[in-house]
Amino acid sequence: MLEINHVTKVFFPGTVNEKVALEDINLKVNEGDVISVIGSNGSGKSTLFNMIAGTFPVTSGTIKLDSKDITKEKEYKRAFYMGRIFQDPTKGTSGNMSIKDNLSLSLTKGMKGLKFSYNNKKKAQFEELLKPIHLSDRLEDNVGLLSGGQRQALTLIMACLSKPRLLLLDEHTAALDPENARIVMELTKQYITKEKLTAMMVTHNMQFAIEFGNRLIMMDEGHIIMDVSGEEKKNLTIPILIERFKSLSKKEYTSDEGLLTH
Ligand SMILES: Nc1ncnc2c1ncn2[C@@H]1O[C@H](COP(=O)(O)OP(=O)(O)OP(=O)(O)O)[C@@H](O)[C@H]1O
Repeated sequence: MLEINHVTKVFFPGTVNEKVALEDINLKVNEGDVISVIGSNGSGKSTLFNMIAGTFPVTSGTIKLDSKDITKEKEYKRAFYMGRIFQDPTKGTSGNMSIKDNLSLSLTKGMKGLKFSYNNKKKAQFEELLKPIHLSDRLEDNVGLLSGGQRQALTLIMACLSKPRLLLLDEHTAALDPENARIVMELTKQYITKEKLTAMMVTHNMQFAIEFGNRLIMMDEGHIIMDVSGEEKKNLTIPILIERFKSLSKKEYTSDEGLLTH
């Protein structure tokens, strides 16, 4: 469904600050793929997401979604059919609006002018959605009152509610304490399965990367150096990942921390 062909991204080309963040990336994401994206700091993970989401233009190469060339399509247009959740829990929701209004907004995403009416049926639907995160009785509360974990869980529900063609999770549990990170991670897996979404998740948490999805890609210095799925993915362990990283990484000296740290 997503095809990335020969994508290169160079920041500040032709200057002393020139930085090749992605070099000739080729990646085919299949319908229903759920992919962990790992790699050391500065390896290009966020830049890859920024290219897919249209945050920055590619330097060269093409990106197609469902066979349509979206390489030059603006970010706000891609946002109608792509969901993205960031590390910062305040980014995906409006803090000065109620939980109810935030949820209503995500339901109308992509409806283009169609009127949304909030009624008892919608209220019951929202309460049901909020049950797993224990917020059913707080529909009228402002989102700004929620904790980081609650807010990120709400962002996740909202992103899944709009049924994106592709969901991009950009270290979405990194700012949470371990317990909330685990809760949000479990919800993420549940919603992706329930809504049959195609998703990619950047993480520095190797355990989450191993447990998440059917496929894992590893990046290093702007390249995809490993792409595993199926049985090979199922059999991954943290020591195997670190060993593969050490043998595949271009860096002369590569420590475990290179892959694991934030
Ligand atoms: N807007 C930008 N302007 C200039 N250079 C950038 C920009 N964004 C990223 N880079 C550079 O591109 C390279 C890749 O960065 P990127 O943020 O994609 O890495 P990452 O794998 O997401 O790292 P991290 O795990 O630390 O978040 C880095 O050298 C970074 O400094």
